[in-house]
Amino acid sequence: MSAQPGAFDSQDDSLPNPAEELCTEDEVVRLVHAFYARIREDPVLGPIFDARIKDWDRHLAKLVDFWSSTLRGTARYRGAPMPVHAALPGLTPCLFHRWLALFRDTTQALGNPALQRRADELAHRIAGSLWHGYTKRKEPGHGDGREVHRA
Ligand code: HEM
Repeated sequence: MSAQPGAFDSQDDSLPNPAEELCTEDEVVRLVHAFYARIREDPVLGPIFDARIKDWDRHLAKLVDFWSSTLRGTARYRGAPMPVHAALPGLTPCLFHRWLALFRDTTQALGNPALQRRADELAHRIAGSLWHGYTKRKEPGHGDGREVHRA
């Protein structure tokens, strides 16, 4: 992890190596836009996002940078997802599983099996890490951060 606490480092050795040949930038855009279209329609997750995100175009552009960095290694994303998620009230393993299920549905529909595998694995691992950080910040002594991995 990077020196900045809670910062996300897409070159983290524990994550699969990003590769530009894995997918095109256009596929990243399609993934992100299709995923958040599903999120916004979801009766459980949709309201959580709508309560926080005032400018969807900006959010989508940021998430395209995030996934372009993690999947293709473009290093455009410079944010810190950990503190952002730590500030969200009421996150649970159940919500993370719902998020991941929508994500998997989206990657499956893209028709690029290599991209699908890599994106699903990354999402699963980052979700586990976000949940782990969340339990440490919000509820010390409760949860060991592995609930997202176990189910
Ligand atoms: C229960 C699951 C999740 C929920 C409810 C959730 C919700 C949110 C919300 C509401 C924001 C916008 C916060 C704001 O701008 O104030 C956000 C930002 C973000 N989320 Fe999530 N998220 C979840 C899981 C994930 C996962 C698994 C990933 C990555 C694989 C992820 C990646 C990001 C990134 C990169 C941002 C932008 C952070 C920044 O501002 O730089 N999220 N999320």
